[in-house]
Amino acid sequence: MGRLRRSMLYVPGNNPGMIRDAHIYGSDAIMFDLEDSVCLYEKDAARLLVYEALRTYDYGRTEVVVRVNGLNTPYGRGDFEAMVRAKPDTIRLPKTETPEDVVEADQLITQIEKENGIELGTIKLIAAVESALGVINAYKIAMASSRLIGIALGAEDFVTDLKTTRSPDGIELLAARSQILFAARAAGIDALDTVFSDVNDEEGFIREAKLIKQLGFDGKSLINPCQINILHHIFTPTEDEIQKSIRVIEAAKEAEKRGSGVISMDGKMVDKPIIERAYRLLKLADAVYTESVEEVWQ
Ligand SMILES: CC(C)(COP(=O)(O)OP(=O)(O)OC[C@H]1O[C@@H](n2cnc3c(N)ncnc32)[C@H](O)[C@@H]1OP(=O)(O)O)[C@@H](O)C(=O)NCCC(=O)NCCSC(=O)C[C@@](O)(CC(=O)O)C(=O)O
Ligand SMILES: [Mg+2]
Repeated sequence: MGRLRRSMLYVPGNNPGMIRDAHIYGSDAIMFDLEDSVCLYEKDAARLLVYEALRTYDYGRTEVVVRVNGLNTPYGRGDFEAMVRAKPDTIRLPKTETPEDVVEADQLITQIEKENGIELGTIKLIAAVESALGVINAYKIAMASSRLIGIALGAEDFVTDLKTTRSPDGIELLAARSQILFAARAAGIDALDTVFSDVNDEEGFIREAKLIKQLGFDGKSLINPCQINILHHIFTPTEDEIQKSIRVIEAAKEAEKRGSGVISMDGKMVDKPIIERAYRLLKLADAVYTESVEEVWQ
């Protein structure tokens, strides 16, 4: 199983206190932001702060992502020049609308890696889709670079582009979330959901996190540490789910021994996709509990 990306905590790039301790909250990834959480007159300071932080601090197992300004802004190129040299794990490209946006970023990263003796392909990419055009192009975007490890939704910008607002049940996002999921699964990369902006609305956050888990997302961008454990709980397989998956796999192994293609458990037919889901759940549980699930059901 690749990296867990259940939680990706946005950290404003111009806030030294938040930058230093960001990984202690236990999110799977931290995302230093040089874009929309940083005002225009602090863009240079944020770039320098994040550059120095990446070269100073050890963020351990936490994936380090930097959201740069787009290459169509006065800050984009400078962000890439600094951040590729600072070597985060991943760069997040905001407001991606076309596959050409991704190719341009990929080529610039390759050029800077070459100039600095960094192994080609070191820096990975996440493409954030935040407009109608971006959603329409989602699959082409997801396929546009081998550096891509994920495609994400940016709902605040997206609903503005749609001329609507965000609602508690997220009906306005369903088509975009589905498109992004289809693109991610077809391209074999992660599907990452957008932020939930009301830090004090725990119920609303839980509702949205359960919805995106049911849709099939791999994880969600967060804006506050208080959201991390709630999200992890929702994205962690329950004991019942683990035990049921173990029984499915045992039934499959039994049927294989009998040379039978038909597997039944509790009187219900168990077919290939169900077995695949059982293995995937155990791998997720394994990654989360960092125990060897193999020992549990062998
Ligand atoms: C919302 C608030 C101001 C509340 O502050 P408060 O101070 O009231 O929070 P408290 O809970 O009191 O903090 C308790 C302790 O946690 C520390 N702490 C808080 N937040 C922390 C954090 N994020 N990272 C590390 N540490 C943190 C804090 O320093 C304190 O530490 P300490 O003092 O030591 O106890 C704060 O969270 C915050 O700024 N969030 C980030 C907002 C942000 O980045 N927005 C841009 C990205 S979205 C976007 O652009 C839209 C998008 O693009 C998205 C997409 O693409 O998906 C689209 O289009 O949709
Ligand atoms: Mg945005």
